[in-house]
Amino acid sequence: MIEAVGLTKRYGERTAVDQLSFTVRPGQVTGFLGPNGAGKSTTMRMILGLDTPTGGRVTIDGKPFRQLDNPMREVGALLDAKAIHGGRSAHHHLLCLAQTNNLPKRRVDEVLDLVGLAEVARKRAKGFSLGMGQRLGIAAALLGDPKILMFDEPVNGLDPEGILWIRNLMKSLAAEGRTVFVSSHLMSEMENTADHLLVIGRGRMIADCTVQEFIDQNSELAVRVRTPDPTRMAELVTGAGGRAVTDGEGALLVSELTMDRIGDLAFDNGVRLHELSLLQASLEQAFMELTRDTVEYHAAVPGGREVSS
Ligand SMILES: Nc1ncnc2c1ncn2[C@@H]1O[C@H](COP(=O)(O)OP(=O)(O)OP(=O)(O)O)[C@@H](O)[C@H]1O
Repeated sequence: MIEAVGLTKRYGERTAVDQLSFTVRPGQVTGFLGPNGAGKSTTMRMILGLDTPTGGRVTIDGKPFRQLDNPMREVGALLDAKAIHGGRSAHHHLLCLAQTNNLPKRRVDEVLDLVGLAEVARKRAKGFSLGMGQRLGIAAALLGDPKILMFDEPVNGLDPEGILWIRNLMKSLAAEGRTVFVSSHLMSEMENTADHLLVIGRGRMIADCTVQEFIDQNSELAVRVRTPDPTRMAELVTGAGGRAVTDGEGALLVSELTMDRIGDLAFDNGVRLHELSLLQASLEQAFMELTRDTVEYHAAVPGGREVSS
């Protein structure tokens, strides 16, 4: 179990992590979500004792990381998959780690098998693809057979097969009763993997809930309306207290009014309708909406334009 209380990190004027309090529990995958620069890596580095908090504390099974007797047997982490000596083979790299951490040599072959690198184990890591490097980083995290595993953006740059493999691995590690904490800036990656979500923005906690609760609370329903007179329809919607945006294909997406109310408005005002259908916003949209005000760098997006009436 990982527990943070009032965890804070400031770099000069900048507060990277702001009073975070949370618990990461065993037996489930906890997704740590936030836009770029939200403070995920900084939080993970503090959990692992690589950065010192400015305020608050974080413990692993009740102890700060630096006080753990056998860190690699208790916590395994993948922070930066490229942090490997390129001249070494995968086998040699893991063997060095095992020897310096007092772990049995047989674990090296076990984890190489587990991550599917047994056949290339004697080749230099320098020639490894991104996916192979990622697998080697995961092998290192698993070497001490730890109860707690942390992965920082583990699927970045991986192909669909690699992504599926990591997803299934995380789920099976959690099913064995381990604590699995994984960061991502994409909701779509967490949607099918995580049981619990911690969502942060600008270093602050925005949501701490199950995936189902997140869906129930944030996936707003919208109604798609196609009409030959979208400007008039948008005026009627706005006048009735609703919100209308165009979807880039000429249709209106209306929120905050029921489908029945929109149909009645059109009928009462003689606006011809070609489509009236209910849409469920995706979880990715809900996440973007929730963190919108905390994103550091915005890019202009075509479409999704607000209709002024
Ligand atoms: N060593 C540092 N010195 C100064 N500022 C830092 C340092 N490390 C991180 N920051 C700042 O702290 C904030 C949080 O960064 P962090 O890397 O933890 O975010 P993140 O959520 O992991 O983002 P990403 O998804 O882009 O990796 C950012 O604004 C970043 O610029």
